[in-house]
Amino acid sequence: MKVLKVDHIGVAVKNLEESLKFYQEILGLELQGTEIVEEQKVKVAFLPVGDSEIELLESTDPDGPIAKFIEKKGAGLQHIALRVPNIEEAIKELKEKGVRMIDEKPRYGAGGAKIAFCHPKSTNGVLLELSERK
Ligand SMILES: C[C@@H](C(=O)O)C(=O)SCCNC(=O)CCNC(=O)[C@H](O)C(C)(C)COP(=O)(O)OP(=O)(O)OC[C@H]1O[C@@H](n2cnc3c(N)ncnc32)[C@H](O)[C@@H]1OP(=O)(O)O
Ligand SMILES: [Co+2]
Repeated sequence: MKVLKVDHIGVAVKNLEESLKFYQEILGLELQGTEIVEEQKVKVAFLPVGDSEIELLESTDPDGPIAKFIEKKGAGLQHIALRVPNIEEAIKELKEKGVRMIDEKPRYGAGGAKIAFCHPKSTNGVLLELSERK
């Protein structure tokens, strides 16, 4: 298994515009862009921090994973994404090692990255996203 870096940290927010004020005006981070990822029922905003990014996620649907997360746990840290060089190989290897994958095949996330989530029950309580980007 090879992990290249922390790709991004995913933060569930109730209101993207409101939350951006803190990250931009108070922390002084720059907004790289926003995007809707239909498949995940989210609107995302990316703010680079060094070689990684903070990903703010607002739900676009009451049945989406971010809406459910906020309902159960409140707004806050929702996932950590690790960059891998080859996501198909990483999924295969993790499955062989007994890790429960939410996605057994890659999906497409923000910026066209290939992504796959590992279940928090097999990662010591952290929802882990694998991400492969060109
Ligand atoms: C745009 C894209 C990108 O970067 O490009 C994204 O990031 S999209 C980011 C949003 N998309 C996703 O999150 C997709 C993957 N997520 C999922 O499939 C789901 O949210 C699950 C993680 C499977 C949780 O599903 P659901 O809420 O229905 O299950 P549940 O409430 O029964 O939770 C099962 C157990 O997992 C725990 N649990 C739930 N969400 C968690 C989280 N984010 N971090 C850590 N633990 C978590 C619950 O507390 C519970 O533990 P106990 O049983 O001990 O109480
Ligand atoms: Co993410």
